[in-house]
Amino acid sequence: MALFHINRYLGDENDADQTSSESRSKVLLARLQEQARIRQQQNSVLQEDDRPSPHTPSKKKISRREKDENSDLHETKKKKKEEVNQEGKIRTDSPDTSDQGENCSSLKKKKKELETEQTTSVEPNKSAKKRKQEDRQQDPDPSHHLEGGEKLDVSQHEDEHTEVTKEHPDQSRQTSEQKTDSDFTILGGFASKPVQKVQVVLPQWLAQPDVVQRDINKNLVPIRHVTGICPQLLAKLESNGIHHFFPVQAEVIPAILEGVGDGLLVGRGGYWPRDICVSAPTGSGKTLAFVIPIIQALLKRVVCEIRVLVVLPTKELAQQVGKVFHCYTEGTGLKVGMVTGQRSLAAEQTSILERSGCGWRSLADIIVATPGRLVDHINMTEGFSLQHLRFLIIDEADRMIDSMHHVWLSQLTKVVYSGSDKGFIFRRTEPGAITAANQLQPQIPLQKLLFSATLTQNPEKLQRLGLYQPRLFSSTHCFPLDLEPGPQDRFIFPEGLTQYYVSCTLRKKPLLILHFILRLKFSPVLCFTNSREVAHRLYLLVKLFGGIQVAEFSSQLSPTERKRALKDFEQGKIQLLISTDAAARGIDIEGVKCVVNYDAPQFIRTYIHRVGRTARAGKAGLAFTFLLEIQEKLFLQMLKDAGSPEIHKQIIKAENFTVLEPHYEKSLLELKKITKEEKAKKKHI
Ligand SMILES: Nc1ncnc2c1ncn2[C@@H]1O[C@H](COP(=O)(O)OP(=O)(O)OP(=O)(O)O)[C@@H](O)[C@H]1O
Repeated sequence: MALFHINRYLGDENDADQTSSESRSKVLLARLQEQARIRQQQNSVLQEDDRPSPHTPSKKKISRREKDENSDLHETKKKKKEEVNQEGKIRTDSPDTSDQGENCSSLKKKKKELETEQTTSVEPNKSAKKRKQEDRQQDPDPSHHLEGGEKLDVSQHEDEHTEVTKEHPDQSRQTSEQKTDSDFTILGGFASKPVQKVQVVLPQWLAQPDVVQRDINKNLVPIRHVTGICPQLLAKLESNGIHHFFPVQAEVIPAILEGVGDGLLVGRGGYWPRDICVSAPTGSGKTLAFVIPIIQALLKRVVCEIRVLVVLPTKELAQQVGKVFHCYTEGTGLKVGMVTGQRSLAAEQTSILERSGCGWRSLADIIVATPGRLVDHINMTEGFSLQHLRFLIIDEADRMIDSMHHVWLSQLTKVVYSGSDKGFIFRRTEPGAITAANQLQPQIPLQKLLFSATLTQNPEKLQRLGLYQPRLFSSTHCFPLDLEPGPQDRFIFPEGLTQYYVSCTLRKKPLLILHFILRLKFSPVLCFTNSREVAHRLYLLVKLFGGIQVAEFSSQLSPTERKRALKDFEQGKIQLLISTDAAARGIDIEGVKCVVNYDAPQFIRTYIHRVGRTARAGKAGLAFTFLLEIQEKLFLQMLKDAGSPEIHKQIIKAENFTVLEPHYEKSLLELKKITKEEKAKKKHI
């Protein structure tokens, strides 16, 4: 006996009787037709149930709309007929017979379309929606309905869109966005989106520096309030007329001294000392901010070795800093060596090294150098050892990073960290992660100190210097929050500086400078040009005009000539010093009341350093920039972007020059002669 009764599908009972496939398909068709009829009935019942509501249009309105639709249909039909006739004409006229077959088929197609449209227009009272539903019943593909809708009219098209949106809400949003007021559908969906602003994210040490107050006179600190400076140095400071430290000195001196609190061998707490970066305005006293703590740190040294290296971009700057070191090391037993190329290599070698019984002996504790000559000594001077180097000071650091000279740094680092194992008791390794192994052996750390009035805040650039846990002291961050430095660096200008610009023509520029000195009695004036040629021509012209003590300063002159020019200017023997940017950075000339930018500088950093030759050490100063009309807009924008205080427009009337002009014209003619002679001389050489 069977436990289960299994029902097997044996096919439709009726089908079994029907043997021919033709009769089966007839039955299927009948069923489908029946289903379609039922659906049609259901839809018509639904439509009848629709009551007019305040949101739906009234029957009157609908019928009017239907009328409109019908009239639209007639119009489109007419147009299509015309099109077909025209096309037929064109095609028959066309000489190209290859397309004839295609033409015929397309014509037939269009005629068919017209016929179908005629059948739909036979029932003018049928609503567009109904027709669409019928279409849909015939064709199950919704995309086909959309195409049919497009052929009917725009309102119908809209209905279809709303039906589609019911199924896909996201799609509906997109399509509604793409529609304009005139119901015109824009394909593509390229809606404009607000572009997100790129935020500059600085590392914490750059974003949150130790703030250095910019106003010198309001933030003076008595020198005895800064701890850690020995009485000998304090006495020296006072004898030089320094009773107060400037804000940058009051902040930076203790920070450097902190790193040598436990001697030269280790930093605070036995750790490698942090590197220090200082960004403070021109003339704010950055030189003493490193000279004093460095001398203080070296006072207890026993053996003379090169422990401090100061690198500066130009000879003149190196001489200037060397002078300050000489002044404060006097009577301390510490020795300062100059490696600047001012003298021959051999003369420099004998000044810094001496042969002793067991090799070479250093004659300098502090070396002040220019990068080029430093590399020469690293490569060519026997016994030039930097194994004891404790401080590397980079003044005008942004210039040193930007310039080609930064190859010197890699050479220097190589010398400092290589050769440590050649019988040297303190093995030196580059700073890195603190491990038990590298803490066991004592080693002299190399601490880097960077100084500039326009220190870059670009971490990528600073990274090239291989800084170890750097600490930043900056005046730039005194900006209010809404003026925080952005992608473009912002800088602090000296408090006592007043800036002007003068609109002029190229021809009037020399007359302006003459007017400044002869009529307005500005003296001494430091005047900057953008090239050696312009500096030289202007120098010759002023000299030919007469009545003004003038000198030039550029790389065209020999070092001794440049030195003499600076000395004469400092001593007041010269009223007007015409210079290239060779004197723009760092040069500290007392008593410069006025700086003139004869040529407008191209970069904001150049401008800051040029005008920074006046208004130094908390004093007042004037800066004038001669601008051609086309330069004005860009120049003023550059200053604004850098956070400069207001720059005033100085108007100088043309009648001021009338007295000067006749003599000026004569001088110009003479200048032509002289420059010709000079050119001929050069060719001869
Ligand atoms: N504490 C002080 N008291 C009085 N004068 C000072 C003091 N410190 C520095 N000075 C003087 O201020 C002037 C400017 O100093 P310094 O040359 O060091 O400026 P700086 O910040 O290096 O400028 P720059 O960025 O242009 O190189 C110098 O003449 C210096 O002698």
